[in-house]
Amino acid sequence: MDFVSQMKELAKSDLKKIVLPEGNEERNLKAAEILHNEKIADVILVGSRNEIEENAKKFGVNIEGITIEDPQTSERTKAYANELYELRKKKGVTQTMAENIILDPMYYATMMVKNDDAHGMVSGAVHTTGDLLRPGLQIIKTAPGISVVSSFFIMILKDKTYGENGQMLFADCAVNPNPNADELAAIAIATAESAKKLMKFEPKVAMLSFSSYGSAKHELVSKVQEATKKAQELRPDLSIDGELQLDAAIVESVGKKKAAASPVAGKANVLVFPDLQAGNIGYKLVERIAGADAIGPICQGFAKPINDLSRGCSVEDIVNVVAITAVQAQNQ
Ligand SMILES: CC(C)(COP(=O)(O)OP(=O)(O)OC[C@H]1O[C@@H](n2cnc3c(N)ncnc32)[C@H](O)[C@@H]1OP(=O)(O)O)[C@@H](O)C(=O)NCCC(=O)NCCS
Ligand SMILES: CC(=O)OP(=O)(O)O
Repeated sequence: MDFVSQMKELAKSDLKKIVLPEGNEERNLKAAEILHNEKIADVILVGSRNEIEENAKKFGVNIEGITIEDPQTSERTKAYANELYELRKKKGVTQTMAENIILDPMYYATMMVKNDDAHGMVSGAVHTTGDLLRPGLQIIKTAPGISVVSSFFIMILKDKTYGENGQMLFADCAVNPNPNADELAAIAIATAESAKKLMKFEPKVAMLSFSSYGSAKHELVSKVQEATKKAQELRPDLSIDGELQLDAAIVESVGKKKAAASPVAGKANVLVFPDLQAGNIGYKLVERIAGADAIGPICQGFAKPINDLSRGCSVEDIVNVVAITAVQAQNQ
């Protein structure tokens, strides 16, 4: 069974409530119908009830049996606003501001997850990644012991000789614009853990650069070398190595030439990019030109599962990310 089918089957085995704050949008409505019919998740659509019902009709979607939460009329809105005010008053948010902010479906849905009124949230077909991350960082916050929230894409490649039978994790492609060495080390460790927990494979993590084992000298290379050293010191039990160029990381013959002593070179199944420019461009290149499926961005480091999508996503992408979010909620 392929990875996505496994996630769907797992999700079905213990149904979780997943909230979609872009509930009035066509792809979200179509995904909600599939998720409900196939019993992958107990979906909650957040938004104006009128708009959701009108759009469901317009797009020929049957939303019978699917819960709608309208922040304008919900009984929970007042309590959520009070809670938001308490959480953010130190940052200058007033009671009146909190009462307005909570009407935004992104904030309302995040508050549902915070209060266990939903087990997880997925958005990003309409909103930018920053629009998801800000309420997440402000309300859900990081899991105990975690300082950096980051993300990874599950890349399902056409060529099964790469990575773990064609599966790879790419990080961070969505959250941290310019991580320092400590943050990059944290991203590498978090992604290795995600590979074990979600993907069930033993991670071989390549810290990517334009240099392999000191072949180039530049401050950008030094950052990756420092991050590699820190990650190795913090987690000697994990297979993390660098700095490596992409070809040295994933092509065995090139890895042998450029970094013969590396336990990861030529065999990497987790790629850690040096910054967000490289990571975001990198995953879209592999998705669009190499025809890989790119599932995510899946967030890691939040106290509860909230995940993103690309605005270019399909209905199927939403279904897949909801299934993964439900599985993350089961593992909480
Ligand atoms: C993630 C992002 C939204 C955070 O922006 P920001 O301006 O720091 O946001 P805020 O100031 O509201 O941060 C909220 C809180 O989270 C903290 N925070 C920010 N980034 C964090 C991270 N990666 N991990 C943990 N905490 C973080 C902030 O320190 C702040 O804490 P505080 O409220 O206790 O002071 C920003 O880094 C961003 O836009 N990233 C790029 C997203 C993107 O465009 N991706 C490309 C397309 S996928
Ligand atoms: C992950 C990502 O790049 O999202 P978007 O395409 O919406 O900017």
